[in-house]
Amino acid sequence: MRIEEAELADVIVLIPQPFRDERGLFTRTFDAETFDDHLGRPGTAAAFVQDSQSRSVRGVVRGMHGRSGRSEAKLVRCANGAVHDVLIDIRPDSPTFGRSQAFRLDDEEFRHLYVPPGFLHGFQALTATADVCYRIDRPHDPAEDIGVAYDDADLGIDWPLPVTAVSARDAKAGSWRELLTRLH
Ligand SMILES: Cc1cn([C@H]2C[C@H](O)[C@@H](COP(=O)(O)OP(=O)(O)O[C@H]3O[C@@H](C)C(=O)[C@@H](O)[C@H]3O)O2)c(=O)[nH]c1=O
Repeated sequence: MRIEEAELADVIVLIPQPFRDERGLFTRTFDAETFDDHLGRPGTAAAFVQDSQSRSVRGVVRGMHGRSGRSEAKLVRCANGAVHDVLIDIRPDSPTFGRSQAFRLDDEEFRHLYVPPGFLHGFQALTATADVCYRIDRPHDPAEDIGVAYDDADLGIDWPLPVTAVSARDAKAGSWRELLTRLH
């Protein structure tokens, strides 16, 4: 498993090496020792306490979601299909504050993102169905959900496909400007 630094500070991309043969493939999707060694923080991998999976149909957008308080660290990968995944750094002290970066996550390369606390995250499903798997380092608490509209004009996220569906929560999410007033 290789590890690359993303453009956004502290985000890393874990890149596995799938083994393919006539049966299909085998891939390690995560290696705690490699991950902890890269971060230089033993025990970080062991902190992931909840694993979740969502399935989305083509064109669906989920996002942009974050978490208030201590926020949460997240590992994100696409186990089936492909998604256009977007991160926004909302840490006021970060050198990449306010910047976004997009990644293709799919079931060919199995790129796996490590997203530290303090980011907004969202994605669009690019295939008939796309399964996204998450691991988070704190139990989910809906009271700490924060969000920004996926189509916020100031963010200007370039979703590759027409948006076919979003959740009721995402449809009424606030603006990036509104969130900025709460971050400073
Ligand atoms: C996110 C989450 C939701 N749920 C529940 C709440 C709700 O009843 C149902 C569906 O939740 P949502 O509509 O919020 O799911 P969704 O819109 O897919 O939310 C996810 O979006 C992506 C972009 C992320 O980054 C994730 O962290 C998460 O916020 O699942 C959990 O039990 N645990 C969780 O960790």
